[in-house]
Amino acid sequence: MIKVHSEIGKLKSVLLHRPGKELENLTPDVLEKLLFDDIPYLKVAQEEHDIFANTLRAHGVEVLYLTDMLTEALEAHPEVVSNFINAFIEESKIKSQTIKNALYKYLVNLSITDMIHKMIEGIRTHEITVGKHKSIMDMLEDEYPFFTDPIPNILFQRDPFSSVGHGVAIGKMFTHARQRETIFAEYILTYHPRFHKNPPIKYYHRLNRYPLEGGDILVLNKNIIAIGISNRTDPRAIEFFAEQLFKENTDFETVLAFNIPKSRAFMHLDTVFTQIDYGMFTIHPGIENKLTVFEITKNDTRFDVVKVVGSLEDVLEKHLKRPIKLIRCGGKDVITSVREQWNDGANTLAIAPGKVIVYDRNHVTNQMLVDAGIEVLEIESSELSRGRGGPRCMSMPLEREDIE
Ligand SMILES: NC(=O)NCCC[C@H](N)C(=O)O
Repeated sequence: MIKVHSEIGKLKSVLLHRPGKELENLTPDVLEKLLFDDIPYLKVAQEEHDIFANTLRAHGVEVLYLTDMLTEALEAHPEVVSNFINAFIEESKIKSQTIKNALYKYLVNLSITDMIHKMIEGIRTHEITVGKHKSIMDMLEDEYPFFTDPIPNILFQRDPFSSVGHGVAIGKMFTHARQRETIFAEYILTYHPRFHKNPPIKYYHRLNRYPLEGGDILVLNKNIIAIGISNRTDPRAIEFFAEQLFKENTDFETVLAFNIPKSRAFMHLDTVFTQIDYGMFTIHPGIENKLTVFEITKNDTRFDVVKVVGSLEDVLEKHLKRPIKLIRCGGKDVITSVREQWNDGANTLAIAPGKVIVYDRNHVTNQMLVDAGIEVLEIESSELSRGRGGPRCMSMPLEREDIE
């Protein structure tokens, strides 16, 4: 069951991916294409990730791993394995039929768990015997070191799909580098025993036309969703999502589309704006004033849209109907603010109202949170931060307790 009606209700169950050999398949040549800024040291990245998972467990959160969930889903439904492999191969954009056939044969002969890890790690050309080259395409594809690229961003489970109420929005990812992640999400949400009998409503689909990524979606309460019109999420996707959401019989009545700057530093709404307590948020000062917000409200037939230009505080106060406190990432100093936002200082993961997990490196913001009375759980972050995502980006809540 999916149950997420807020950003801050006590976290009961969360989906993570422990980083693996996909990080060791990164090279300087592919960093830009694969959306990483550096090559993390895997051993330390795993240690840091284990600290993250243990911090969650120590606070009563059930930690589920994507690779386990996917293995269990496919083992429960062997009849879909063939389609799953074909979808993966097709979306890895291999043009040569000879190579596609060889890849299929290779993957189908692995155990389900090994197959999933291989898909994530990337498949090098020397790992597979393709047989005699038959076409120019076969020979051309031979020049690149991978038949299928690694999927390092699967570390950021926030993005391929988003839990919204009792449903989900599966992402249409902005870049090809991340689109295969949503195949995994789709199969888990459809075939895992936890979901199969009563699958979550899908408010957005991975093959829809316009991009929408989970990091842009914040469930402010059981009636209101905030979504970033961002580098990664298109306003037409937001309208489609809102329409589907309002069609279902839920309490959601408002979608607030925040027009945020389109840059890598601000790639998703949750890189500049996360909730930490009732009426309390961390923000990057860049979105504080003169923010354009499109208020999308449910009506009898579809929805109305109103454009509002104002301060973030006013917009939130109006909709949440309570006093708002904004904590500015990095405080007043411009350099500190930009540096700590770059290292995900505004990307907090609330595990209960007023209790957040953050990266230890953002010490100025973290002290401000402590001063504001927030319980701050710091995790080590020297390697994890190299992929440009923080504790919220690395986690997808599946269940939270309801809040008043
Ligand atoms: N929600 C997030 O902001 N996720 C971080 C994603 C980082 C990843 N390297 C990306 O560029 O997609």
